[in-house]
Amino acid sequence: MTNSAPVSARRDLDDTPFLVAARGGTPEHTPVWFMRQAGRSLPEYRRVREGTPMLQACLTPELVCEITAQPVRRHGVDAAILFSDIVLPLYASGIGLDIVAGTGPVVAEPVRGADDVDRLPSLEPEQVAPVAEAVGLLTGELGRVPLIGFAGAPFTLASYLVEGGPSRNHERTKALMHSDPHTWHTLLDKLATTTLTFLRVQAAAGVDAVQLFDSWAGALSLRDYREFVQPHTRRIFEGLAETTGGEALPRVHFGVGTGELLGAMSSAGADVVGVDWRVPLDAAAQRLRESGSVPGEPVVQGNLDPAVLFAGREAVEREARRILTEGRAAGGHIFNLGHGVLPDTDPDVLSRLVEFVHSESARS
Ligand SMILES: Cc1c2[nH]c(c1CCC(=O)O)Cc1[nH]c(c(CCC(=O)O)c1C)Cc1[nH]c(c(CCC(=O)O)c1C)Cc1[nH]c(c(C)c1CCC(=O)O)C2
Repeated sequence: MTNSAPVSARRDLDDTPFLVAARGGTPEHTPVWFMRQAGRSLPEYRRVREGTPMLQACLTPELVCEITAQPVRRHGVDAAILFSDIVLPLYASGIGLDIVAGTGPVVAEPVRGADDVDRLPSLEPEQVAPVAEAVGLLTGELGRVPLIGFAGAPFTLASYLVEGGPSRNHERTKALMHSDPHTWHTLLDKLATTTLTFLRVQAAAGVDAVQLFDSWAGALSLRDYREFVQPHTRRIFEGLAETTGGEALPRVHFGVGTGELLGAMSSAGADVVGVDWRVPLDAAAQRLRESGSVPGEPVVQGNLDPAVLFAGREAVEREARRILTEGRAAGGHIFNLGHGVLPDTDPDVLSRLVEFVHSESARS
């Protein structure tokens, strides 16, 4: 497969609620899916994953297909998200890392200086061929449910590589950024190339939309985000638009605690901006309008606090109704959580929430 392989997105899904909303249209109901919907909150996930390490599972097409489809079958969500991980392309390219249960990604030899950056391998499309194969299986398995591909954005990937694992303060990452901007930009340029290669493979294999996770970008000031991160993220979004040509795949951009960065993340090239629970969607839409980053009305995704799912039916429905109301202030709304499903979440609460969002938002 080459980077310029033709895109096989399924055009017959253009009228599905998720794709209509992502393109700024008016869907028959507000579409809903959940970040981390495929994973530990589902007993059927734990059963099929038993005995298979996370990253190995991500490179086993039949397993990826099954795990990706599980939440669609169980909850009736309006989109599937590929079962994978943001560090998968780094692992596939040959970087020594593992995902440790209860901790997250752990890197064997953290990247701390110019020599380490020079040694970083690049990703060849063949190295993630099993992911392309999984996408191919899924386009058959999912029927009329769109498949969202994804990747991690350069800042969040850099944080794992530089810190060596999850970090609260990202101090080594920020130290590199401010003390050695040249090395920093070289690192982010390499990571952007890897991310773009990974997303192009997914696009060519048939995903219907992509989400770029810059989960930890909210740790940055707007000034630092613009200078040290945004140009690299923009290159990914622009590169993807070139690959897919004509009507590009909808591109979603998400981070946690990014209330101050929403306009900048949008103007990096996203069609849909993910919002965590800290900023109401009407305020988020207003910030996006004021930033001048979108030509038309902004489309937002979010933003129920995942912890509210533990608060009982009444609270979940009250909060969901508020979010649907606030979402109407935007040009489009895709219902989601403000971050991923927490592992102890009762799956039945998610299924009921999907039903509730659909019935509350149905247009007659
Ligand atoms: C930061 C980040 C990571 N991975 C991801 C992000 C960005 C999204 C976010 O902000 O949450 C993205 C991701 N990771 C996973 C998905 C699958 C699709 C989905 O359902 O959303 C997605 C979209 C599966 C996974 N990725 C991981 C699991 C759990 C592994 C397991 O089940 O053994 C799953 C289902 C592992 C992982 N991978 C990572 C973490 C922090 C963890 C959790 C570690 C732990 O607490 O055990 C890195």
